Amino acid sequence: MNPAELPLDIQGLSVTYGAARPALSDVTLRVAPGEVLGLVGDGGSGKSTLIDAAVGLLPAKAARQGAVRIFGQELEQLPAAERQRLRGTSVGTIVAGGRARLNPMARIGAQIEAVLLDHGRSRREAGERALQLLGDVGIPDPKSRFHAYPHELSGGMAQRAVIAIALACDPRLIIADEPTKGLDVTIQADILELLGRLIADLGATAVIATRDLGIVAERCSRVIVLEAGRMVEDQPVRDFFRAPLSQAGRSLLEAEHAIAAPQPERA
Ligand SMILES: Nc1ncnc2c1ncn2[C@@H]1O[C@H](COP(=O)(O)OP(=O)(O)OP(=O)(O)O)[C@@H](O)[C@H]1O
Repeated sequence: MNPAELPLDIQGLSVTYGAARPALSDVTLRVAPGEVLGLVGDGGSGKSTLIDAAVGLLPAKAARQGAVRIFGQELEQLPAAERQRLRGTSVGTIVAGGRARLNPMARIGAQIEAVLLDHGRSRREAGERALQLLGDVGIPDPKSRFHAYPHELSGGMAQRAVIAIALACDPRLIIADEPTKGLDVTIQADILELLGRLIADLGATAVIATRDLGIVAERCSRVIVLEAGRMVEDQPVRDFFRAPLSQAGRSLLEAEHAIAAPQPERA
């Protein structure tokens, strides 16, 4: 495949933050167009490090080896302006945190407009598209919410606004790091439903890092398991749920079943 058509291509990626144990060790993985990849693993297994490396957002103290290309380009090696352009159009990143990720001093509509203006839309186009996006991500009464500040939105609504910002320029690759972490359980399901629908509508490729196997079962076509910075499993999602190949994969599934299983009644 032409490298420019490959959404994500990671070759021999290792990352250390200075500690003895690397946060990621020699990870190689390719994500093909249209795949929705679930990236799972315990806390500290390296999911966020892999995502930060993919989008060129590792902290300065991180030492990195290997290559990471998004549609054939290594974001870290690009001039800042070009990297910023690709971050909206080629790749959209959704992180946890809702309100904390928004600028508390700016109205929601203006924050979405700003991304669109940065990517060359006229003021009028940006305004119209921002309003449409608020509706697309399920924010009720978008015309009045356009003028709201983040503190005037609920946690779930703020996370919808974060998604609107990430998807404003129709990215071909969507990377989400724990997109529902910290939200109320009932709202989590709504946000996942929304994300799944938007990925399908855009026909985008996606990478979703999560500890929630429910997301993986419902939304992903392929799953990768990380354990202590190593990739220990790479399977189509159906095979993973039928027969995980790694001990880490089995433990994640067992933990999920333990939560889902009914508790025995006390005598
Ligand atoms: N900025 C940082 N500075 C130092 N060490 C870090 C930093 N970020 C992550 N690490 C370390 O790198 C390793 C991988 O962490 P990472 O956050 O990538 O895992 P994760 O799977 O995303 O975990 P979680 O599910 O808890 O977010 C861990 O040992 C972590 O302590």
